[in-house]
Amino acid sequence: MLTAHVVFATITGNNQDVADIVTEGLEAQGCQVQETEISQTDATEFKTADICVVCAYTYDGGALPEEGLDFFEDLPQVDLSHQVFGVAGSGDTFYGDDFNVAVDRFAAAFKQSGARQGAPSVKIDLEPGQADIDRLDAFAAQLVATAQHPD
Ligand SMILES: Cc1cc2nc3c(=O)[nH]c(=O)nc-3n(C[C@H](O)[C@H](O)[C@H](O)COP(=O)(O)O)c2cc1C
Repeated sequence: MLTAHVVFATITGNNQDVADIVTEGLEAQGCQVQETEISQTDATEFKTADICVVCAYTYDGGALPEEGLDFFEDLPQVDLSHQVFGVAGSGDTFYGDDFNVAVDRFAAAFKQSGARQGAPSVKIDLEPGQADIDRLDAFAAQLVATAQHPD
């Protein structure tokens, strides 16, 4: 059975909702999933999962979640060359070019760790609606499909 670890960063709950939807989507695909909050998680914990997911908000002018900075800085140093990764996030299109910048920065950090991208990143505007739930379910399914196939 494939295992997955979904890590989220949230202030007002949208990214926990995103993480919950991804977790349910992965479970529906038969994965055993652990979901944790970023400040309570060490990046090395990803080594024990097959599929690693980050769901994070973006703050002030494209900033990363402050409580996730240690995790973010550690992530590239962890050898995740046997893992598949995916990143999703809720931001706000009001912020224009800074929309969901944290999603791209986490994807870049995962690439430095040697992990294989299992599905394109998903960027959501504020609370996830039904169309977003459908996108996140497809994201979860694609992560599992990638993890089931060798490089
Ligand atoms: C002060 C402030 C700055 C923000 N800056 C950005 C930003 O640069 N880019 C972005 O996409 N969203 C930005 N947002 C929007 C949040 O990322 C968005 O509301 C998100 O859904 C919050 O996620 P959460 O409910 O998980 O905390 C900002 C929100 C606030 C309050």
